[in-house]
Parts: sequence; structure tokens; C-alpha cells
Amino acid sequence: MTQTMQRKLNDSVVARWGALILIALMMFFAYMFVDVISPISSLLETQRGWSPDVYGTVVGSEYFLNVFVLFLIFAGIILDKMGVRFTGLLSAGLMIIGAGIKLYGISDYFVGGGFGWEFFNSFWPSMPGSAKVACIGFAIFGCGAEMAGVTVSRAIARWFDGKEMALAMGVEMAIARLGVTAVFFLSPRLAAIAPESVVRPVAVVGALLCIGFLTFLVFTFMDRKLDRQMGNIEEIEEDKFKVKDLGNLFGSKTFMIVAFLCVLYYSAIFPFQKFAVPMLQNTLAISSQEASDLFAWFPIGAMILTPLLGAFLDFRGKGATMLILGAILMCACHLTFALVPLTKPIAYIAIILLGVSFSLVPAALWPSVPKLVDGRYLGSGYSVIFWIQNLGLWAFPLIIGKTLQATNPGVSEQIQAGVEGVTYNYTVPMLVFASLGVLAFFLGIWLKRLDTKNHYGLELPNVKK
Ligand SMILES: C[C@H](N)C(=O)N[C@@H](CCCCN)C(=O)O
Repeated sequence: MTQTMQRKLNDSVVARWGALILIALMMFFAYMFVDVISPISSLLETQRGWSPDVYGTVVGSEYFLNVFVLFLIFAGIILDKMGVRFTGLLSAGLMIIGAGIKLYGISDYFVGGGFGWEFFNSFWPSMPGSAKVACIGFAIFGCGAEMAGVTVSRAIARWFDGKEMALAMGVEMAIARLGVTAVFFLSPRLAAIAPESVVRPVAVVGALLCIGFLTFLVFTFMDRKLDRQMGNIEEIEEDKFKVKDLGNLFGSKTFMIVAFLCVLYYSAIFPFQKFAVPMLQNTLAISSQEASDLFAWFPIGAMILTPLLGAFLDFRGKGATMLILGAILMCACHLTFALVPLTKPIAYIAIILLGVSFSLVPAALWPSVPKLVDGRYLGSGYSVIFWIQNLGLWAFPLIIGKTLQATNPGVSEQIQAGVEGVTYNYTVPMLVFASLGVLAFFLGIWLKRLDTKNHYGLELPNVKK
């Protein structure tokens, strides 16, 4: 390897943080779209006939192609072979196409008997045609969103190698959380403008995805320049990804523990995010807007703390310990929702503490991956973790939707028939989420033990002095 003293673009603080903001903006809009219907699920039940079971199927569909068509695995291979610029633009394009199809599915034109309505209502009668088309759109969107997540992590790992990498990943996630906060605030308000409609929020946030495409396009010019500079000092041939590297990933015990910890933890977070507003609405007997505003504190907490904890990891380390603490907190919060008679102050405290947990785990987990995986196939490393994680993100909305319906017989039928004052009881679904925290905690302990024994450096700082 030929070493030169050439100063690269990512050696400039302004350039590397500028690049980070550009790619994070794409994720900001992506995360807005991911949760655009979460605060309006009750309205979808009355306007489109989506029971909790149907709603769970739609929100889980985001991950269907990633998991069952192995799209995420291909995404990692595409990323390692084609690079971040091509893969990022492809992801942004897929997100826009998927969002357009989802919008069509719930549109008044389609449900009023538009093109395809008859066909999509001719099979699987328990699933409305609008939900089926929304599933197709959301599954395509999900391919783009998850591929973008992997691409962004890969890009940050390269731009911030040996620098403030965990802080940068923390800032990127904080910007994504800001997107979630914004959509929990915006979506119910957009829907409430007369005439009340579930279509408006999806249309507005879908259009915002185009801005994300443009910001990533600008980033590609910067990345091309960095690539040219790095080409001078790196052995390109050495960097080629080989399919057998996937075997190394699946064969690594530590890597698989991280992947399983990830699926257990995130399955109790993102699927919960889809059910949190109706859970708070039903349990506290408040409006969906009030519940949505309360829940918005969850991503706000995570947004403030994730970069700070990222910086802590950069300079102090303690990654494995942070994962364990995050799992304990998550479990305690879900048990509170399940078992403690809920009042607004208790709900606020639990939501904020859940936000703290959601800072500890992501801030520690993602920057730890480059410590376990060779940079040559880091893209595939992130993809495999995302793939395993997506299995949980697909399954748990379904499991929770079905559990909710099964433990509340007849409630959905009464709500759709317009009966007033009927509510769901969320105890069992919340216990399911809490149990995932217990398992994640034990995996965290195991990971820390292995780290002590094998010296992976998970407890060590990232910044090299
Ligand atoms: C849902 C997605 N697969 C995911 O895991 N997102 C993480 C962040 C991933 C790494 C950042 N580019 C999250 O905490 O949002």
C-alpha cells in the first residue's frame, strides 16, 4: 500500500460534517415517511376499515421484500460492489416509487373504484384493497429505506474513519429522530384539516422524499472527490467484496450476537412506535393528537441524547455496557405501560426514559460494527444485521396486531360500526414488547463477556489519540 501525505476532503471538519448533513437529510425525510400513518391509525380504521390486524400487516410490509426476497442481502452486495453513490441514489429512487404506490392505494380515487380496485378486492377479503396496494408500495419503499440506512452507515464509516465516527452516526440518527418527531406532530394536524383525510399527510411527506433525493445527489459529488483522493493511497483490488465473505459474517459468534441483540431490541422499539399512539389514546382516554404530542417526546429524548452518547463512546468507550443499560431501561418502560395504572405524568416519564434507552443502544450498537467486521465487507455486515433485524420489524407489528385483536374480541367490529366509548386493552401486547427487552439484556451480558475475553475493543473509545 502506497502512503502519501495528501490531505483528503474528509480531513476538513466543514467538508465531512457538511457531507453528513446532506446524507442525514435523506434519512430525515425517509423516517418521516416510515411513520407517517402511525399517528392516524384510528382514522384509517374509520375511513378505510383497517382493523389492528390489517394495520399491523401494512406497517410490517415495509420489511417484507427485504426479508423474504433477501433484498437487503443483495443491497449489501450492491453496496460493496457499486459503492455508496449508486446505491444511495437507487435507494432514494425506490423510496419515491414506493411512496407513490402507497399514496395511490389509500387515495380517494382508488377506494372510490379507481384502476385496480376491483382486482385488489377480489381476493383475501379480510384485507381491504387499499391495504393491499399500500402494502406493495410500502414494501418497495422499505427496500429503498433500508438500503439507504446501510448505505449511510457505510458512508459515515468511510468519511469518519479514525475520527468522531460514533458522534457522526449519533448526529445522523438524531436528525432521523427529528423526522419522526416532526411527523408525529405534523401528520395528525394535516389529516385534521377539513375535510378530515388520511391521504393528505401521506401526499405531503411523500413529496418531501424528493428533497432527500436531491440532497443525496449533492453528496455524491463530494464523495466522488474523496474517492479520487483515496484512490491515490488505497489498494483498490484488495477492497473487492467476495460472496464467501457472507459466510464469515454468519459464522462469527460475536457478530451474530450483535445481530440478534439488534433484532430483539429494535423489535420492541419500531413496532411499538406504530402502536404507541393508539395505546396511549386508549389507555389514557385522550385524543389521537394529544397522544401523538405525548409520544413525540420519545424521539425528542433520543434526538438530544444519541449524539452526546456517541461522543461519550468516541472518547470514553463502554459500548457493551451501554447496550445492557439500554435493554434494562426499555424493558422497565414497557412493563410500566403493561402493568402500572397509567396516568399522564407516568406516561411522560416512561416515554422519556424509553427515549434515553433508544439513545443508549443505537449510539453504541452501530459504531461497534466496524470493530467486528473487516472494512472491505462492512456494507454487507450492516446489511446482514439489517436483514435479521427486518425479520423482527416485519413479524412484530403482525404479532402485536393479532395479539391486540385476539385479546380484545369484538372491539374492532364495534369501532367500525361507530359504537362510542369502546377501547382496546394493551396489557398483553406490552408484555410481549417487555419480554424482548429481557432477552436483549442477556445477549448484552454475553457480548460483554466475550469482549472481555477476546478483546474486540467494544468497551474502548473510537478516537485514536
Ligand atoms: C430500521 C433501520 N434498519 C435501523 O436499524 N435504523 C437505525 C439506524 C441504523 C444506522 C444508521 N444509519 C435507527 O436507530 O434508526
